[in-house]
Amino acid sequence: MTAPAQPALAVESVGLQIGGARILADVSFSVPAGEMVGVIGPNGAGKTTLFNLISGVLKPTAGSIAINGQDVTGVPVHRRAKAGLGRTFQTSSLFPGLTVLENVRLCAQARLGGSFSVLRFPGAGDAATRTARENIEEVGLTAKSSVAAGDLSHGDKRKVEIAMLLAGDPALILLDEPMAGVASGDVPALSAIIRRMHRDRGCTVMMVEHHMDVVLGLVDRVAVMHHGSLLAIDTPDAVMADPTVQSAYLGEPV
Ligand SMILES: Nc1ncnc2c1ncn2[C@@H]1O[C@H](COP(=O)(O)OP(=O)(O)OP(=O)(O)O)[C@@H](O)[C@H]1O
Repeated sequence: MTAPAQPALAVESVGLQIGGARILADVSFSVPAGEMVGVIGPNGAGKTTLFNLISGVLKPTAGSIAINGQDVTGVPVHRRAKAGLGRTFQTSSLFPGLTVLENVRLCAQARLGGSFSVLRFPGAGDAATRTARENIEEVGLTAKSSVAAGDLSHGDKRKVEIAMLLAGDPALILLDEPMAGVASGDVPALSAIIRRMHRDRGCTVMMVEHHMDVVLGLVDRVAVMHHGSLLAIDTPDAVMADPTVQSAYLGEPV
């Protein structure tokens, strides 16, 4: 008999207390490999804190977190990247003065090894440059490879961040509000990129996103956070029909 596959992510009774404040309490769920899960909840519900705990920016004061069966509780951010975790942040993490190619190439260099420098002329045969070009192609930005990242629209900056993430070839991807600040006309293209990335790479994705229509249309399951607790985790239809979820949102901005 073969052992059941380890979940890509297992969060077990996780809590975070800062001073006297209970930020997160007793959050447990697991995500099978290849699934896409949305994380929703009113402002201040604890969504970003949950991502900070999974990615290692914060250390839980209770419970444990495992990536692909490997306990990473208390393991620093860079070692989680080695375990296959990649993350985008709510705020833009680009170098604005560098071109799209240079930004993505730095991430490819970080994964592939070799000199970590933008000063070296990126030759066409260079492995990091080849990888970066492929990732830029994946997000449809080839024509803007030589544009300074700071001169791009919000939507294109988000695409570059996804290309940078892909350069690290992560198996588990955390997207923190990928549509934040993006013009509404650019949202469908960005959603399509996320859908394609998930489908083509077979990676596991967790995504915090305030655009409900986007989340519900993309994900396999939705986790609902409220006051630092996990209220529900289920298919979009089941979650939207859940009276507890409905009352959690009543009168609260989503
Ligand atoms: N370091 C901290 N010290 C004290 N309180 C904190 C800290 N970090 C977060 N909080 C509080 O914890 C709660 C959860 O914050 P968090 O940013 O995780 O919520 P969120 O669901 O991501 O909200 P939003 O949708 O507005 O981004 C908030 O009430 C926030 O003020």
